[in-house]
Amino acid sequence: MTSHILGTILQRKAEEVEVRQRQFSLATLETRAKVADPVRGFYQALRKKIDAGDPGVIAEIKKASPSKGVIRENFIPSQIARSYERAGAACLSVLTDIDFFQGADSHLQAARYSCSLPVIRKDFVIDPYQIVEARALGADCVLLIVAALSDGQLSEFYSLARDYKLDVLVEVHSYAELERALRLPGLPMIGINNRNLKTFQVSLNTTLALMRAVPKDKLIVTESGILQPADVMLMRANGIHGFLVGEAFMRAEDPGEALKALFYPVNTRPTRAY
Ligand SMILES: O=C(O)c1ccccc1NCC(=O)[C@H](O)[C@H](O)COP(=O)(O)O
Repeated sequence: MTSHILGTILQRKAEEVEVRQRQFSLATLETRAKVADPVRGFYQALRKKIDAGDPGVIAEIKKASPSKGVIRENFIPSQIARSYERAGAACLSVLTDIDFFQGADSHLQAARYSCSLPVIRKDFVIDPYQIVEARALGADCVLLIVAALSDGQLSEFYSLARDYKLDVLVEVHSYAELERALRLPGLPMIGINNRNLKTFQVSLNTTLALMRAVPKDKLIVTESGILQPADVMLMRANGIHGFLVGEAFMRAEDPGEALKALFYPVNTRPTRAY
């Protein structure tokens, strides 16, 4: 399945989850999840923006990545979250993976509790434990990466997340993965990641190609490599209004201002179909 960076990440993740399970039992997390803050409605927040004619922006909080190394030195998740909220983001995405993204659970909590936006826990889910953990931490949504999971795991984790009232962003990179994702019952949204995990190359054509095989009732989120207003216009002209953006914001001094500059530049409108 995985002869590239994802394979390395998943191997390490299995070790990490094993250690966590020794520190806090599943029963402890289940108790915490039961008393966690009510979920904020991740999908609904995106839908609302898009139905109002605005882009549905999931603004990412990440310090580093395998492809880019350290992206942001001045990294204060609570400040970044507030800046995104002021700028009109629909939702937040917070990396919690430690070893490859320099993330932390505390980043998610600091971000979520300093604003009113719903938050996706951006991590590599390989065990049901992590879904209960996400809910216990206060996440509103989890990411399921199809390339990381068997069909059985995908279906089991999806329904467990729904049982915990979490929204799920199911992420695909190819037609084969999309086909598998679309077998999930009642799936409302699908993330198409433009980053090739073997080469790290990003191509927006991945979204433009795969979107044609996605039923019209699904909300598509294009992920990775959205860097300039022309990228946003290209997507919107092709009917894609959900965006997950990290690097373009994280490199800016004020991430919220960068969000406004990317999504609301002066005098720009979607112009042509691809
Ligand atoms: O970004 C990476 O290097 C990476 C490597 C392996 C697995 C996932 C990876 N990125 C996670 C993401 O999907 C991005 O953080 C997200 O889509 C935002 O992308 P960008 O706007 O290009 O920062």
